[in-house]
Amino acid sequence: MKWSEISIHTTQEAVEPISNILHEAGASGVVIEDPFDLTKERENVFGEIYQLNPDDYPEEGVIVKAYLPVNSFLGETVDEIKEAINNLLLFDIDLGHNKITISEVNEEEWATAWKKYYNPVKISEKFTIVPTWETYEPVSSDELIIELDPGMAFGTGTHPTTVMSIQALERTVQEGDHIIDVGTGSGVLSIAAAMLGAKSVKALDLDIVAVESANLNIKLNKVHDKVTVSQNNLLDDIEGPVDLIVANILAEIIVRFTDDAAKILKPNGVFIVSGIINTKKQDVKDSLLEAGFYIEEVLVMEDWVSMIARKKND
Ligand SMILES: C[S@@+](CC[C@H](N)C(=O)[O-])C[C@H]1O[C@@H](n2cnc3c(N)ncnc32)[C@H](O)[C@@H]1O
Repeated sequence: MKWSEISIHTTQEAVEPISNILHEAGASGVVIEDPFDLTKERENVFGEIYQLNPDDYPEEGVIVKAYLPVNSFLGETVDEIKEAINNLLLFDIDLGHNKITISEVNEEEWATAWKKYYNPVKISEKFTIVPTWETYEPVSSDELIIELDPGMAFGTGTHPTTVMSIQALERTVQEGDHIIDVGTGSGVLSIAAAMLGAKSVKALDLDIVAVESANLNIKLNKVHDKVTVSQNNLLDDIEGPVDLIVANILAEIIVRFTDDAAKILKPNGVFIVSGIINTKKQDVKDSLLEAGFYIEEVLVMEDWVSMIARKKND
């Protein structure tokens, strides 16, 4: 099958919403070429080995690439993608160059194009993410390994918003907790929560592709006795009480369900929110405070912010 590569030169702020748009348009395997990856501090901290070629990276901004099958709908799909990206301006998202180019690649190139960027990565004190096609020998006996095949769902587990969510889970999950993961994507946060000792995890996503991908990864990591996946819009019709909710979704979406989260959390329950671009931090904070939470900790990585909020004990 012939594949078309769509390449978008944009900003770091726009990477996540553009990746979502590409996934929704049916793209397989989004590749992110961010020059920041070449000098990332955590390379030294965790000592993992990257094989990145500086020639693949732009001097400034970020390039997001995705692969679409060449069929009779390709023209319309590309137009829809362009329109959806331009609409991000309405949410004050800086698109930078916003230069979009299309080129054709064959299946063989496509298969390796995105996988070559995806190596085992130690993302926190306890967790290492390992793509399913890689063999990996644990460095220490207490290392927790998540095997992941992101397929068409977000994400590879290494995006700053995911990394901070996992770090926050590491600090807050208690043995026996009941947990909800809103916007589970590849299921990575639910898997991490189960491995950290949760008794039950409800993984929710609006996108059926994500539900399928999460189901696969949850079985791969043998946590299917604890994690159930359902297609659901945010927390609609979900009943509590639960000990912890984690949501790695854009700020604009988080503020829509802070009240629902407060309703189904136990007193002192934890709400981990991620996916917040720095400029939207205050909006999310205000919404959390208004819903009856206090902010216990703020995590920052690149332009992204995550918060650990706790429900007040009335
Ligand atoms: C940024 S991804 C996070 C994926 C994963 N949890 C992670 O941390 O890597 C956000 C996910 O939220 C899902 N999502 C977006 N809007 C949603 C909604 N209204 N209800 C449920 N899920 C939603 C998307 O389909 C996507 O899988």
